[in-house]
Formats: sequence, C-alpha cells, structure tokens
Amino acid sequence: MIKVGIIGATGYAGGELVRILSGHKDAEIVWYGSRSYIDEKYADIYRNMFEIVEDSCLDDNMEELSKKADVIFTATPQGFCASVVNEGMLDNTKIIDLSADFRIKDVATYEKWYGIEHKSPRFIEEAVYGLCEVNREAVRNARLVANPGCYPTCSFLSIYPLAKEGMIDMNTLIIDAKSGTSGAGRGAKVGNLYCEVNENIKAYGVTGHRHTPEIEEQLGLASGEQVLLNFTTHLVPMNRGILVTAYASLKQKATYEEVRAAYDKYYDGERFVRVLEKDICPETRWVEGSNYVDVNFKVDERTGRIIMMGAMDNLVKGAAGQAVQNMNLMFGLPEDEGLAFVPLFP
Ligand SMILES: NC(=O)C1=CN([C@@H]2O[C@H](COP(=O)(O)OP(=O)(O)OC[C@H]3O[C@@H](n4cnc5c(N)ncnc54)[C@H](OP(=O)(O)O)[C@@H]3O)[C@@H](O)[C@H]2O)C=CC1
Ligand SMILES: CC(=O)N[C@@H](CCC(=O)OP(=O)(O)O)C(=O)O
Repeated sequence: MIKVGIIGATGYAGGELVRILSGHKDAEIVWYGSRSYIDEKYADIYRNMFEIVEDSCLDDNMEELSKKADVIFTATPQGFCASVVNEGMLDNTKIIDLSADFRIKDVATYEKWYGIEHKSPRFIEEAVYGLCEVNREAVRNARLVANPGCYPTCSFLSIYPLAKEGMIDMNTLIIDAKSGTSGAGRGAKVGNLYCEVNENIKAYGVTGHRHTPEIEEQLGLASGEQVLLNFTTHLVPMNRGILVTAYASLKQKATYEEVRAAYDKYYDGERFVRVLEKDICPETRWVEGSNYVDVNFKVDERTGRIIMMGAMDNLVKGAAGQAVQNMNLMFGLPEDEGLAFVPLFP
C-alpha cells in the first residue's frame, strides 16, 4: 500500500483527491491536512465521505508527514509548497504539488505573474511538469511533480498535436476558455456567491490571467518557437468543467483527414484523451466526474483558420485526477488505476 498524505485535503482539489484515492486499491490516506479544521472529523466537513472516511483532520506539518508518507499531495494555495519543501523531505517522500509553484521554469516570470517571491527556486529545475501524455517517462522518475494548471491542461491538449507538427502559425493563436466556479476554490469570495454567478457569464483576468505564461511555456516547448498568445477566461454558472475554444491560422491548407492524422498520431492509445468524431464538439457534461479530456477541431476553409476545442473536468483531469495519474506513474502502477470513472450524466 502506498501511504498518501494530503495537505489541503479540505479544499475542492483536496476533497477530490480524497474521493478518488478512497477508491484506489493501492493507496491509503494517512493524513488529511488542513489549516482551519484541525481535529475535526473529515466526514463532518464533506458528508459524501460519511462512513467512508473515519479520520479527523491534522495540521499542515509537511516535515512530520514526510516521515510517514510515501507521497504527499499539496493541494494548497500558491507559495505554500515552495515555502516548506527541502532536500530532507524529498529524500523521504515524493511530492506532487497541485499549485503553480514549480510549473514555470523561469523564477522571474513566476514572481511577476503570481506576485509572490519564490521561496525554493533551487527545486524548479528538478521538478517535472506532470502532463502525463507528454512527460510520462520523466514523471516516472520524479521526486517532485508540478501538477499542471486546469486551464493549461485543457488548452494544451486541445492544441498540442498541431503545435508539435508545425501546422499552425503560433503567432496567431487565441485561446478562449470557460470554467465552472469550483475552479476558484472553496474559499468565500463575493464574486463566487450564487447571486453573482447564477444566470451570468463574464470574462475575467483579461490580458493578465496567471495561466498565460504556463500555456505559453508548454506550447513553446512543443512547437520549438517562442509563443505569445491571447488567453481569455470566463466564469460560467456551473460547478465543474472547462471548455476551451482556440483559434489559429493554418500554415498551409489542410484537409480534415490531414489534421485528424496529427491528432491520432499523438493521442492514439492515450487512455484519457478522446478525439471525438468529425463535427462533434466537446461538451463539459460528457466528461464531468471523469479523467477524460475530449478534443476536436474544425477547419474553416473560408478564413484559413482552424478552431481547436477541448472539454474537461477541472477538478479531475484539471487537478486531482491528473495528480493521481502522476502518482500511478511514479509508483509503477497502471496509469488508470483508481481513475476508470465513467463520466456522470446528467
Ligand atoms: N479548484 C480547481 O479546479 C483547481 C485547483 N488547483 C490548485 O490546487 C490548489 C488548491 O486549490 P483549491 O482546492 O481550489 O482551493 P481551496 O481554497 O478550495 O482549498 C485550499 C486548501 O488549502 C488549505 N490552505 C489554505 N491556506 C493555507 C495555508 N496558508 N497553508 C496551508 N494550507 C492552506 C485550505 O485549508 P482549510 O480548508 O483548512 O482552510 C484548503 O484545504 C491551488 O493551488 C489551486 O490553484 C489546480 C487545478 C484546478
Ligand atoms: C474559475 C476560476 O477562478 N478558476 C481559477 C483557476 C485557477 C486554478 O485552479 O489554479 P491553478 O490551476 O493555477 O492551480 C482561476 O482562474 O484563477
């Protein structure tokens, strides 16, 4: 049994980790870390866990936890993991960080977009960006995994085959993305109140969303070019789900079959990426509660542009599911262990 500790187990991403890992046959949760609910029964906070989880919450003492756990998930705000990780901890245990602390390789870029000082720049180089479909081999041997952001996961996987094959002009790329409110976490914020979100849709973070440099970095690595793009996020009145619609000019005319061949080249055999049939657009409801990302595209012959689309559950493939997929790789387990959920509907 893999002994698992979760710091931030009382947040939305942490709660989803608990749900997924409770059904994982090779994992046992030994630490439900919290900051505000220490000594309270976990199932009193999340009643879906009644008679499933008997334990109470502990604190966020990573030093002590690292002596007990084979792997620690930090589902905590930006800056937490970087402020506590040290060499001794990584000698004892593996860490999968769900925050952005180790995703961006350039410290100055991280500090500029996140507005905080990076407390452990020495571990940035070592950290592996945990996008399993691309970095599978590196993840297997990692001590520290930077679990990708929710919007970056969906954006990247929607665009990756065409960026990698050099089929689109990266300078023309525009990404429009929409998220359900669980993406903003469980903390109380006026902007996330029912009356503010219900019956409404709005853009936010326009020209300044902190996921922009992460997407640019990863698409830059895939395409071999420096990427500068427009990325606009929207908040929509649903609990879970991310929908990405991305636009770019094709470098040369391409048929449906040629583009489809590029997607198949990278995603054939990928357990969690589904390339939909011709003309079917991804929808969040068909992936909800699952670790799938549904992708598809449409060539607009009139404008010479291609529209790339993706749908994903932000809490599963966008956070906890992908983190467990990374854990499976790090411990030599089948990649889909504990993740074989069929999407919910309705
Ligand atoms: N929500 C999502 O869809 C996604 C989230 N993420 C990332 O996962 C991380 C957690 O996000 P999310 O679950 O949404 O956030 P929440 O606000 O829902 O949960 C945050 C968790 O961290 C704990 N916490 C808060 N402040 C501190 C602190 N200073 N020190 C230690 N623990 C603290 C909270 O404890 P307590 O409850 O006890 O206060 C809670 O358990 C973030 O880095 C986020 O960016 C990544 C991808 C998607
Ligand atoms: C709806 C909503 O507010 N979404 C969040 C998603 C951020 C998130 O989850 O953070 P990481 O993926 O970087 O860890 C946002 O836009 O900031």
